[in-house]
Amino acid sequence: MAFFHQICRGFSSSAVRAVVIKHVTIIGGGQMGSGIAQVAASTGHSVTLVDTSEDILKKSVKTIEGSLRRVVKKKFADKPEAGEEYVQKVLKNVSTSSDAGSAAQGTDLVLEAIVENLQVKQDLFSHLDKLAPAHTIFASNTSSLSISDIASSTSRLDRFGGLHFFNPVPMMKLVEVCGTSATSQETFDSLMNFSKELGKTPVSCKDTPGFIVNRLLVPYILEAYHLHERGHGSKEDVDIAMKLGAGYPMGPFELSDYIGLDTIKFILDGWRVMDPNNPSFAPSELLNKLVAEGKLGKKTGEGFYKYK
Ligand SMILES: CCCCCCCCCCCCC[C@H](O)CC(=O)SCCNC(=O)CCNC(=O)[C@H](O)C(C)(C)COP(=O)(O)OP(=O)(O)OC[C@H]1O[C@@H](n2cnc3c(N)ncnc32)[C@H](O)[C@@H]1OP(=O)(O)O
Ligand SMILES: NC(=O)c1ccc[n+]([C@@H]2O[C@H](COP(=O)([O-])OP(=O)(O)OC[C@H]3O[C@@H](n4cnc5c(N)ncnc54)[C@H](O)[C@@H]3O)[C@@H](O)[C@H]2O)c1
Repeated sequence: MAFFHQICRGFSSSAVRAVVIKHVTIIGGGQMGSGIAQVAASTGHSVTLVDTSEDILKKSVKTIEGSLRRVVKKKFADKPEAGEEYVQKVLKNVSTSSDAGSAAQGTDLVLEAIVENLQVKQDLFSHLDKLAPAHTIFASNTSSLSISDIASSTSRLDRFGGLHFFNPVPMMKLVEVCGTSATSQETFDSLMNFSKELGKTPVSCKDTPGFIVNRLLVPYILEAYHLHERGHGSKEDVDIAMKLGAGYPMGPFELSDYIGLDTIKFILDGWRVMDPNNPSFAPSELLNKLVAEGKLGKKTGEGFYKYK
């Protein structure tokens, strides 16, 4: 069922009207999609989570359940029954589908969190643009691609923006909200309000490579790879140094495994196409080797480190 509500802010005829997002369709049930689904469902939104197969979706729901149990362990430490009730209540807000087209038909927001590949994202949005209601806002959780480039595959440029969450979504408080030159004020406000409803702190950013966080984080991670490849520090020592010397919760290699090495490779390869002469974006043999071997980080049990 579609929930299309509008709120008026201010009293003049030019008052900004934002869509109140009640139902969200999240495409991609991987690390990010399942985390966003969990947080949206926990804050009272109806969620449809979409992926390519029922098997993947079963795993996504299991991940959500596991993460919710970590949350209730703290939140309901003295009341395990109330905790269990909470888990079941939140899970009831999540339905799943392997048919993105039908899941887009009755929703206020389509939020995409699939593979970091421009063509694949454009194909998805172009398809959904023909099926979703007119009021539905589209947003991408891309880490590195241009929101305008993704939006160009649709006819709803005014109702398209970036909503960049951070991993692990249940723990990380930030959302980068990105409007393009074509994004309407109403859409931007809706995305800001939605982020706040999820209990996050939104920051506004421009449609520039890496937005704010990754524009700073990518050179840092790149430099760590190059330093290690030059033989100037072991992975372990680099990670310890950045944790104990700079106060980061994870070192760059641990963080890379946590993010996913395939995602990192997609980002690096894409940035190299944009800026081929930048030595920072030179390929990393080590990264390419690990990805070719299917060692994608924590999610596959091995990346720079082993997790089994
Ligand atoms: C040459 C080639 C170069 C190419 C370079 C390209 C680089 C590209 C890089 C960018 C990639 C894109 C990135 C993306 O767009 C943006 C990001 O998301 S960046 C990642 C941001 N995230 C971080 O930086 C995470 C840092 N880590 C932490 O904050 C913490 O380590 C942690 C993950 C919160 C875990 O905390 P720890 O203390 O380490 O471990 P615990 O397991 O004890 O957890 C603490 C606490 O948190 C609870 N918790 C953890 N995870 C979850 C969860 N998923 N769900 C629910 N709860 C969770 C846990 O229960 C603990 O609670 P407590 O018991 O303490 O009450
Ligand atoms: N991993 C991170 O730390 C992180 C942080 C912020 C943003 N992002 C971005 O979020 C997006 C997803 O990243 P992730 O780490 O969750 O990836 P992931 O590999 O964990 O999950 C991606 C999911 O999308 C599914 N998928 C792929 N194509 C699909 C399609 N056409 N339709 C439906 N489902 C499809 C896959 O089956 C998979 O389950 C990427 O754009 C990434 O850049 C990642």
